[in-house]
Amino acid sequence: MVDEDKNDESFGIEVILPDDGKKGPPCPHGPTLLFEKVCAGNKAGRRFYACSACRDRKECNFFQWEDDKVSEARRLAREAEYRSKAPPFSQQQYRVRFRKVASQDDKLFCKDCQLLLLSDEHLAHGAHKVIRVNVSQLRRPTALLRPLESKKSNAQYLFTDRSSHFLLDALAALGYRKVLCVGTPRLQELIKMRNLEGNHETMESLLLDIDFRYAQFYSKDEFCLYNMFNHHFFDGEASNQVLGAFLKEADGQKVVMVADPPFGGLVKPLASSFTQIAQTWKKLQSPDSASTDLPMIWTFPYFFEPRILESLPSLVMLDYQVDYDNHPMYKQGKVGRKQTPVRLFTNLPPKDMVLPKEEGYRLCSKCERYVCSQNKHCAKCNVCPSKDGREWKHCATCDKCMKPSWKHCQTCGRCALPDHPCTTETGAPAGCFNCGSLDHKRRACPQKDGRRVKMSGGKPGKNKNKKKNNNNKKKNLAPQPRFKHKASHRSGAARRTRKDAAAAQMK
Ligand SMILES: C[S@@+](CC[C@H](N)C(=O)[O-])C[C@H]1O[C@@H](n2cnc3c(N)ncnc32)[C@H](O)[C@@H]1O
Ligand SMILES: [Zn+2]
Ligand SMILES: [Zn+2]
Ligand SMILES: [Zn+2]
Ligand SMILES: [Zn+2]
Ligand SMILES: [Zn+2]
Ligand SMILES: [Zn+2]
Repeated sequence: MVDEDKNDESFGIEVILPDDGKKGPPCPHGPTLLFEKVCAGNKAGRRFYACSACRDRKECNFFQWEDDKVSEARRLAREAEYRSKAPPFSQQQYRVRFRKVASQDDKLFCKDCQLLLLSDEHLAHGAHKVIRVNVSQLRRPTALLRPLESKKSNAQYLFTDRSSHFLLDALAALGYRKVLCVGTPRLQELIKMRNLEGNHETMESLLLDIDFRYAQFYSKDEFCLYNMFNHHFFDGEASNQVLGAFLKEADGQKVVMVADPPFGGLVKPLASSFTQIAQTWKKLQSPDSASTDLPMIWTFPYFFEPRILESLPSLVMLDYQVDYDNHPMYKQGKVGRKQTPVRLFTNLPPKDMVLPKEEGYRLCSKCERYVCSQNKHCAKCNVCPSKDGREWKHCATCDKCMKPSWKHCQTCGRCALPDHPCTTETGAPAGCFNCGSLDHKRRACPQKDGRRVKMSGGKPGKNKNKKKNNNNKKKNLAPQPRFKHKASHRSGAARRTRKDAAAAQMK
């Protein structure tokens, strides 16, 4: 997969989802996606296929130009390679193993292999870290399994109790009794635990996730190995049937989907997969409910709002701040860059999603939705404008509410961060190309040695991505665009790293 946030107005890589639904050649993660390098002036570049799920070549290095002819021998060799990468056991085998382990006195789990062990397998894992587990640990696989934190594929960040209990309470209060958990293993786990406790209304759940380790803990009706970037079920038709049976609302049991994809993921393919799930749901409903859509909640960072709404316009972003146990930054209640940027996007009526009063959320009667404490209604814009949880200010010149850190710039004629590089109407740098000063042009720059100097965030003289790009060229791999933050590109200022750019979005 290719980074979406590397897209740039003048140079970037875009994913193409063919109207006819034509699938790309397979990699170990199912059909690959078609990408296109976009050049200045929207000139189409050469298209290529790459993995839908992994953005790190070390995890999946599939690459094929769209017009490449692949020989039969090469195709067969690829298939053999993929088979060797498949999970070590089938779902059925995992289930049999689980039952055996659960009935053993010594319930063992190999941390190195991330596998529950049968009693006669202990010796074979003698050199590994093997631990004893109890029945309640078997019910909490998200606590037992090591989270796969690779940012470039799994990004397995687990909900805090606060977030998972809030989600489940809110959905139960709205009458949902079946939760389709797409990439939300902790939610599935909580549903099962609550069912056992018996204090809550029983709920059903089905987990769709690419992490095959979960197959050890759940039956085939509770877990399907699934790739949410290409709507691919690794078990094919069998999983399709499981999904169909789950989505059918027998006895009036209402279904809701909750998805928490890896944050680096591409929005368009995700939206396409969720739409396909919604279409399957729709086909299974009675004709009188045919006008409604599958209720869904998609958790994702707030700065993806425009892209998500472009793909799924029926969704609305809620102010609720989703936080994670194992993410150092994404903690609720902090401010600025330390605050969690993850929000809920949903087609449920926002006024029905009651956000916790004790955390400061309140109902804005004008917007008819719950907002966070700092999100004050602006009479001029007639909305509660804040996206990031801070109090935004109305700019009379722009006639719009802006982030508190932004100031109106007379040169640019718009609001921006105070240390932004100014541009003219055409987007060209307004000041010095070298240091960004508005007092002189590059020719007269006092920085005589011609080296660019740091303007905001970027490290002068360093460009890690440029180096990476050269490497790619050398190996004739997929074109990787040099990452340029839009503002720094236009200004010609020192280029920023990806981390700087993400941080800038949150300023
Ligand atoms: C950000 S975590 C969400 C976990 C969730 N917050 C929870 O606590 O249950 C992303 C989840 O999506 C799964 N995942 C990552 N890539 C996936 C893919 N291509 N298809 C399906 N699931 C994927 C990961 O295994 C992980 O469970
Ligand atoms: Zn792949
Ligand atoms: Zn082992
Ligand atoms: Zn309001
Ligand atoms: Zn306003
Ligand atoms: Zn302004
Ligand atoms: Zn300016």
